Amino acid sequence: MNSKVIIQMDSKKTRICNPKATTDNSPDAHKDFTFDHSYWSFDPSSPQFASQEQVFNDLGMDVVDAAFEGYNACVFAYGQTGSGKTFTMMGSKATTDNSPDAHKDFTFDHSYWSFDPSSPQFASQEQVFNDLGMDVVDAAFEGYNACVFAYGQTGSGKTFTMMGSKDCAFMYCVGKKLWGRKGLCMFHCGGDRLKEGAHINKSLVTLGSVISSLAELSTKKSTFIPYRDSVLTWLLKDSLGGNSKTIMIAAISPADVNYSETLSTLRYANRAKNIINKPTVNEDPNTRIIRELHDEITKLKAMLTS
Ligand SMILES: Nc1ncnc2c1ncn2[C@@H]1O[C@H](COP(=O)(O)OP(=O)(O)OP(=O)(O)O)[C@@H](O)[C@H]1O
Repeated sequence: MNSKVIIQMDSKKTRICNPKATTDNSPDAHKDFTFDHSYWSFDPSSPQFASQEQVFNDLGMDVVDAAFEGYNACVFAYGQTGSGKTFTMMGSKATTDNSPDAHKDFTFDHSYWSFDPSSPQFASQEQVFNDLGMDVVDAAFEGYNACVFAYGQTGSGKTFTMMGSKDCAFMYCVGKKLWGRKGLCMFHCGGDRLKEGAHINKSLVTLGSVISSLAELSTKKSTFIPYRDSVLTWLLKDSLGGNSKTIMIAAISPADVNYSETLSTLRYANRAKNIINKPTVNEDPNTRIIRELHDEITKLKAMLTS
């Protein structure tokens, strides 16, 4: 579209230049916004270039840790269609074999190759059992708790599934932490696909109003937050303005043709900085009772000694 780049980033600062400004020095020539992070991903050869890995390390890791600690955690991406919300959340197919995201290496105790039985690398069931199962069986005979579990995607590719021995505390614990909570919630909104339903558009308008009203709370004592005006905001009530560690990613286009949408996204993100959430660890009710009884016993023992 022969468009020009109108976004500049410097450390945490994002600058948007007005393509219609008469001169570079006119008062409306540019606007600056400061965020926790400003990620430049326009040109991979630029020294400022932020990779998917950097974004994940800066933002994603904390969210996963928080979910493990028992907090509600949420990452949401906001921005006009095509601005990179899906790319930021999910990555994309590698463009070349040499691109930075073309492959990832992982090292495990064993890596078993089993699609092709004619390959010299082929691992039989017997080999897998000898490598892994024997130790587990021996350990069980020696009186240890022992467990084998498998974790992966179902055939449909939509959900994750696990198989394992019963009495497997570890599997239960990992499963419960990751999937037993509504805690870790990732979604993205916006775009043509979402425009298919009028009610979804309404959700996006309401999301904007909710962000504005929540931001007003920093200056006003109380204000009405229209969570109930859409299903999206109702479901995300806790994540947006309550008990959740929430990260908002504002995805923007660097092109001059998108100036007004980009400016509006930056203004929303800037307003959202004023939203204060108060996340608390979600505690299992039984664990809480045990902790409270423990505290009481300690107090009573102290009273007895004194
Ligand atoms: N940081 C980036 N680096 C390289 N390519 C990107 C980047 N962000 C987005 N893209 C590319 O731009 C296109 C649009 O991005 P994406 O699909 O993520 O937008 P979106 O905001 O999710 O759009 P929609 O709201 O329509 O779903 C895709 O082809 C994507 O691969």
